[in-house]
Amino acid sequence: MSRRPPSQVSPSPHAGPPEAQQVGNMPPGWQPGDHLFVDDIKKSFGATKVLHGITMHLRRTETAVIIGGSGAGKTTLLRLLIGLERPTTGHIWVDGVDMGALGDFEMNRMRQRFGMVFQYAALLDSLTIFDNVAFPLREHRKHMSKRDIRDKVVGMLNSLGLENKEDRMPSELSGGQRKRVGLARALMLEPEILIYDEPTSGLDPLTSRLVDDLIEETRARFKVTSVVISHDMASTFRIAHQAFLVIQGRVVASGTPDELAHGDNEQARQFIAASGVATDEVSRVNRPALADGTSGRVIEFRKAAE
Ligand SMILES: Nc1ncnc2c1ncn2[C@@H]1O[C@H](COP(=O)(O)OP(=O)(O)OP(=O)(O)O)[C@@H](O)[C@H]1O
Repeated sequence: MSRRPPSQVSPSPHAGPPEAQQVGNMPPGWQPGDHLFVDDIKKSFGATKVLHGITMHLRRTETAVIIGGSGAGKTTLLRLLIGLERPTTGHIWVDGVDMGALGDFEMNRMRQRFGMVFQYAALLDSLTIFDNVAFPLREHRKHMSKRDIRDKVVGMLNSLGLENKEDRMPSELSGGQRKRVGLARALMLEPEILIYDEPTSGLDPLTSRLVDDLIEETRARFKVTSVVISHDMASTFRIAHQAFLVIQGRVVASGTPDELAHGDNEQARQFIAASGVATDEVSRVNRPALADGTSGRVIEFRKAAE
């Protein structure tokens, strides 16, 4: 089995420009370390008020997990973050740039700074794995040669433990493998912010843990800022630097998962207790990032997911 060196997958050139951390030209309320600043967002659909003033500081190269019950407004928030919807009032600042002030052209460019990993991977069933992953490059990097596209796609698939899968169809892969294909596709345009929509939903506990590892490894290796929408409390404890509990369109608690579980916010303690997860026994993912494509972890993942 051939394995390509990981150097074929370059970390995002956008990740963490030091000048972006200056507070000088930043909006009021901006905090040093912020990558995204969600600034008092309200969202209504007609007469239905869904978000009632959400403020969040999403820090560069950290993982923020947004938790909350059904109908709390998480998906609406996600759609605002990636620019699919505009807030009714409030702002979303990316490196101090107000997304709401962008015209169509700039918004299109802004969207390329975001990668989206969809629930259930959302692969195109009629395309091979290669064509699924190459899709964003063919759409947005028209100058790239076929050979460069092939190298980049195959390099990424290999580095995620998907060697020799490029000619398969999505239906021929396991759920865990499809997740990794979805991640490979999201990483193609070298985003600086990765958004995951319920990444462990529908997976068994072992595969969920491996997806958590993958999220952490991806964060550390590509220096991305990660935002995860989740119902999975064990996963939240494993991957989150900070968690935001959203109830009925409001952030009612935020902090590290431990702070939420053991702090003085009653709603947070109850929400976590109701999940049934023994939080004291869930340890944070704390492994070094993949240093190279030969790490045993990829093999471990593949074995478990096949
Ligand atoms: N386009 C829309 N028009 C009207 N109401 C909407 C629209 N989109 C969402 N809503 C309403 O906003 C509320 C929040 O929905 P949302 O999908 O954001 O919640 P959620 O937290 O993602 O829920 P779940 O975890 O069940 O997916 C719901 O009451 C929903 O009916």
